[in-house]
Amino acid sequence: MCIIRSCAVTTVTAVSFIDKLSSAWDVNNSQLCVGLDPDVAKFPLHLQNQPDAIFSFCKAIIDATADTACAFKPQIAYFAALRAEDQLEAICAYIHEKYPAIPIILDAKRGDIGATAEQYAREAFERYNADAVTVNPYMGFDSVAPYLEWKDRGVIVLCRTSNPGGSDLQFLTVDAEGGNKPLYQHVAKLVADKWNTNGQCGLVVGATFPHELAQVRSIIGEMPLLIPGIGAQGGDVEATVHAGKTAQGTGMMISSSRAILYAKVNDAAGEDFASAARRVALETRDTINQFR
Ligand SMILES: O=c1ccn([C@@H]2O[C@H](COP(=O)(O)O)[C@@H](O)[C@H]2O)c(=O)[nH]1
Repeated sequence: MCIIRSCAVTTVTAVSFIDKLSSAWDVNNSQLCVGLDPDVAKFPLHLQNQPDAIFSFCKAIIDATADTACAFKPQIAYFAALRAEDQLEAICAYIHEKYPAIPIILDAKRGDIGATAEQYAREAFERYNADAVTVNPYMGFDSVAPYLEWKDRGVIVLCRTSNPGGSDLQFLTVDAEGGNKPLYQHVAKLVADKWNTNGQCGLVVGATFPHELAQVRSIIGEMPLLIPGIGAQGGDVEATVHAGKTAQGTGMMISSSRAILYAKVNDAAGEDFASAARRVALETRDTINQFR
């Protein structure tokens, strides 16, 4: 399969994020998103002192799990904190070259005024050539609009996050059109009804809140959901799938990072870290599929 990319300055035919994701759902029979959160302290000792340790670790994980996943989700903080953005660029290029059918979701949770957001969008979509990026809706439509200009790319908006503190704001009742509702439901409706004019949006909803996940699914129809919170955060896979799936049993990118990346640490069996990651990724994909 040949994916031809485009950017804002060139006009080349491109496969959209949504088309690429739909294809990956089918080809790999997977609703699992493999998160790339490389923590050098948790790497095998033989990798830790290498200058390109992050790239080598992620490459091994990618090679071991590419046929189990519908997406890869690098978390930019793990790269930026170590001045390893060059290795993130190399990883994104590697995925595009070796596994062009698997979309890359850059987890950056950006949110800023329009002029700055334009630069963040270039960072995500030009520098890293991500297929999609996560964004924070707190600053409103003009802060998200620059990402939406990249019509072949996905824009995945935080809605009901997986962390307990997400309730501090996202559960507050707001008096919005159609009556009182929690803020996260207002975000879901706003994105589905008004921001998603080009069909490129998704939402982040945590697996740790299955009731809210079901509420969001009922509001948004078929829009894809990025669902972190299984694995290390303890979200229940069965409840997540029942709440998050579409009528066709799809529509999800159920994300797991640490439970896959560091499966070797959690399991003393005599396998290498990439084989352990593959084993857990396969188990997770199959468990998800059991409940679709
Ligand atoms: O609500 C959210 C949004 C994003 N995340 C990110 O997902 C992964 C989760 O990692 P695990 O190791 O599977 O817990 C991480 O990159 C978070 O920044 C989230 O957890 N919740």
